[in-house]
Amino acid sequence: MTTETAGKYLFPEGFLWGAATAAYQIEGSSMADGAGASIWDRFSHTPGNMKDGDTGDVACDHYKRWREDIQLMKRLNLQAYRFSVSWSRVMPEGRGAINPKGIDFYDRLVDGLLEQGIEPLCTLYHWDLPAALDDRGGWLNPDIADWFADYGQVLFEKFKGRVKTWGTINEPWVIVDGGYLHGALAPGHRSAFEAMIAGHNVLRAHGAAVKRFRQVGEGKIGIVLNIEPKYPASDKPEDEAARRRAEAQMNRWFLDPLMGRGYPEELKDVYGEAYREFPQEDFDLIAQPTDWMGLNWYTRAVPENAPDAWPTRSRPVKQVQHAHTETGWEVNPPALTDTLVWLHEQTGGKLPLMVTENGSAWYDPPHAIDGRIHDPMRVEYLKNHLKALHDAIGKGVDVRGYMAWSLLDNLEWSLGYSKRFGITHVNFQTQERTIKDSGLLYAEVIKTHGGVL
Ligand SMILES: OC[C@H]1NNC[C@@H](O)[C@@H]1O
Repeated sequence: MTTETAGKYLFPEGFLWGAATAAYQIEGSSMADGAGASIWDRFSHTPGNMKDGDTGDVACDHYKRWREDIQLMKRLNLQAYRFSVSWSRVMPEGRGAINPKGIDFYDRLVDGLLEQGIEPLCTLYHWDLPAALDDRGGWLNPDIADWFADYGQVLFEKFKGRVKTWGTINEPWVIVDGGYLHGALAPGHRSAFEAMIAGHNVLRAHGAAVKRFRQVGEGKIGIVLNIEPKYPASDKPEDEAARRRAEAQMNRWFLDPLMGRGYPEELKDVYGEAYREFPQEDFDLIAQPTDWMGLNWYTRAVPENAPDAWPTRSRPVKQVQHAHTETGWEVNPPALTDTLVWLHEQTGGKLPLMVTENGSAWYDPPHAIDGRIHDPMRVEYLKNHLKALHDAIGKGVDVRGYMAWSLLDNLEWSLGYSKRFGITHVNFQTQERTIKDSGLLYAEVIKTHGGVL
């Protein structure tokens, strides 16, 4: 904070401050106590898929250290904690039998959070599909909508009155683009034909879970989308056309059907013969009204026309004038403001939003030095993106909260443990946690409602 900005970035009363994680990225013990395998157990144990051969077998050992991690959340002044449930820990086959020790883990976690005055925000699905369901076609099998709603019902009933804010699915685009189009993520398929089908079933499953929640649940339910705003590389018509294709394939593929608009026109151009039409009843199910929408936001892209680039025929142009994180993402806080204003407009200005993930990967040492982890780049990223978020609120966007990605350094999927997003450092040799300077700042931001910015 500088004197001229003192108090300029105060956030609205009731704004919810938290941090986010996901089951497979932090829990470890993924097959313990009767849990079933997920597609990430299979994918991470398949040679060649994971950087350095890393797996989620241990991760941050959160399955055993969850009490210690709740104490960590208290030290960070967190008001909320966004976590995901491992479907196959709760239902080893994905359908039918419930694993009592699996659901007990989440029961204890939720009660532990509530005892500490930390609000649990629960994501039903953050990419770790039960392997047994993948054997039945997984997201390619239309039956998955009912399997997912049945799974959701188990949790809605178990945590009724304790979990009040639910997310159905984390980042449909990454599930499909990574898992079915490019094959970089589990289950590692590469087919535009499959991508269209899987994407549609992910949306149908979301709708089925919302419908089931209205029957048996209590609280608020929504979906979590990753949106990466696209800015044309030039004012040439072919670059604007490329921008529109990239925006349709990433940002509108799932948003438009959720808003009752069906798939964006450009998707036919992007997927060609792989594009599919689907019955109206599916779109009615998908566009079930929800109570809130999560935005996961990291960066923007500046696409140019690229006829050889599959499938959008667009390629991002590196913006060398700006800093880039360890994942190669441009740092551009004003683009977060733009995205929130855009999303507010795209959702008709009636749907409360929450930034459910925002953060940055930078090099951190493998262990603390003098008990500290100095991470000035992450401190700057956090400060400037919270200011950008505040600017969006000032423009009338209804944003109810911010969940820092991530509470802990964790398994960054096929990049393994090489990319550290945590506001808390994890020494993966000893499992020692050390709050980084960015975490210390965040604790102050929460304590002062942004006044320290
Ligand atoms: O890449 C950083 C994060 N992005 N959203 C989904 C999370 O699981 C990732 O770790």
